[in-house]
Amino acid sequence: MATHFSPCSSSIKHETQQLFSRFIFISRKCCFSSWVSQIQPRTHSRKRFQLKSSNGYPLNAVSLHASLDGKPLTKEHFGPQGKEASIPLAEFEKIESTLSITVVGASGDLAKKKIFPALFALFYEDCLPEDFSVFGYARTKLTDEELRNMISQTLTCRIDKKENCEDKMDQFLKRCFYQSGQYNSEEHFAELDSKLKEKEAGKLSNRLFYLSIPPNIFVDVVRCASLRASSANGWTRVIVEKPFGRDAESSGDLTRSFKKYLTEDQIFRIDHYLGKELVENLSVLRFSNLVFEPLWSRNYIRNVQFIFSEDFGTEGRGGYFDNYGIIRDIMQNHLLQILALFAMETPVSLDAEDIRNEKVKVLRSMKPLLLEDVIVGQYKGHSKGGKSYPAYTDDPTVPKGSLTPTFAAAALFINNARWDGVPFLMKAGKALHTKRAEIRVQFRHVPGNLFKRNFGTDLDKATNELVLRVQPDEAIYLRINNKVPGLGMRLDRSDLNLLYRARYPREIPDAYERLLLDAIEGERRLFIRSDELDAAWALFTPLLRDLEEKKIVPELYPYGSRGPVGAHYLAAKYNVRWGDLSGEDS
Ligand SMILES: NC(=O)C1=CN([C@@H]2O[C@H](COP(=O)(O)OP(=O)(O)OC[C@H]3O[C@@H](n4cnc5c(N)ncnc54)[C@H](OP(=O)(O)O)[C@@H]3O)[C@@H](O)[C@H]2O)C=CC1
Ligand SMILES: O=C1O[C@H](COP(=O)(O)O)[C@@H](O)[C@H](O)[C@H]1O
Repeated sequence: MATHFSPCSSSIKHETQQLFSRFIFISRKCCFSSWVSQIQPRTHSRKRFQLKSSNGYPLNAVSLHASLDGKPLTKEHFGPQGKEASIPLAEFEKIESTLSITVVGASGDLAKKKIFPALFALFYEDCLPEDFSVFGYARTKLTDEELRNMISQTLTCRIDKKENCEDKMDQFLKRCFYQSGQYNSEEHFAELDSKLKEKEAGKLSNRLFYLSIPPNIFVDVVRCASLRASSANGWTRVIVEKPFGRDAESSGDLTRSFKKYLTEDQIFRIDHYLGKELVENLSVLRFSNLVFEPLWSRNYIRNVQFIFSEDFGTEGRGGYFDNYGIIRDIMQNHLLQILALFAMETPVSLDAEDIRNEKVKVLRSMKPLLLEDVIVGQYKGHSKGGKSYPAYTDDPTVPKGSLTPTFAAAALFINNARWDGVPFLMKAGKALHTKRAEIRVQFRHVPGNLFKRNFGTDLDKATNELVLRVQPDEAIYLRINNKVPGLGMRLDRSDLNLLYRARYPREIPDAYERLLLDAIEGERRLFIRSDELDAAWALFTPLLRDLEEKKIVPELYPYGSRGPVGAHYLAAKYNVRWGDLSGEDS
């Protein structure tokens, strides 16, 4: 059967046709199974392909049966390093397959805000297999039509600018179905199963379940849905939302319960910050630029800051939030994951296991987190410009007198040769003056700086800073010192600025798009492995226990402010100033 490539994006067509006109590469994880669930033209490339037979019939990557002479692929088919195989395209035979994606908790906030729009975006970009269906599952009683209306409302506000959108949306909605049911009812999940089977019509069927529900019902769902057995021939994978547990013990319990019903390779623990464009770029920036990698250590870096702030409170999510607080909501997962990526040693390769091995090493090298290196805060009501903003405890779902922190700052240290003594500061807060997430790297002073006197008494003003602005308005900029043009010798601080909207004036995919696609393709690099999770909880659990047992009272800060002043004292203890050292945008 003659075959040719048709990449998802036409802009890469020529390049890819040249590169891959004869072979496709298959990642190692596929080689011991007869079903190839993932075909990557190049490891970790964002380029995706559809294969077409000579009569133009599309073969989706997820629907190919790889065999040589009818036998499954084995180690021998893989290259000298056992990592990649080059298989002549002619060896692939087409089989028909389906993909179903079930969003459990389909009536919820995350499903509406992120998951359905991300699925639509993938469909719009032709990144989903030819034959797919989307199922919503929740207790709320809805018809298929009502689910479609709900989804279309969330989509219309995002897609006005796209071509053929209405058309694509109609096509997408026709593939969306709903099943209502309890989360602990085997019978209701059996009804869902029958609907899935009806759509699968006996083809090779791959199933993805997204648990977009509160964590206390995760186990019920994996038990009742019999996920291990739910797809006879294809794969079944489960994306699990955070928080995965409340502490080391509950997370361990959850992991053990999951293992009764799922194998580790079925579980995709999501941390959507790992799917953000700038976070993906962190490793590229560091490992593919000679100007950065040599500087990436205690020798040149004074401190690193991971900052998350939101300009809205927990309104509407108080019930969930009060049980978790900002440390479990943001620090233990999003910020810690970024820190691990930032600080890890060079991985052996870009394979998921190699990267995650290095991240775990960082997490396990961290100094225990002490109460004295943490400050917590909670927002209080505030009036500004005739408008009044509520206190955290004004939310009727939050118990009066709650001590749950809505803000926290912490100083962390990594006990290894590269980072010994370097403060890694984290700051996360709700109801602050701005919405922003960024990584800031402050470098050491230039020894014997010839221009010292031009900076006055404050040498910090001469510090180079590298900033990765994760959101909003993605950017990477390096603050340098330069001479102001003219006859005198006046110095200035300027930014070498890679502003994404200027350099890449196209839409940046949402993190959930990237992660959903990765889960469909079986790419695990951006998902959390169970030992990573254990190490993250081991770091934060003693601190969380201390805060709760000692009933530490959070410092109050006004809604819309810059947060508690205690955060500045904490930073000052390690000779650090938050944010921009010139004070322009801290
Ligand atoms: N919302 C967000 O921005 C983010 C959420 N997450 C995580 O994603 C998951 C889903 O979040 P979100 O959509 O906000 O959650 P919701 O509170 O909106 O819950 C999702 C659905 O679960 C069902 N549900 C809610 N509470 C219960 C309960 N106590 N018992 C049984 N069913 C319940 C409801 O559906 P029904 O009543 O119809 O059954 C609800 O529509 C959570 O684990 C959350 O931590 C992670 C990152 C961001
Ligand atoms: O996981 C969470 O993240 C959101 C912030 O996500 P973002 O992509 O909008 O930055 C946060 O609001 C929520 O509390 C938390 O659970």
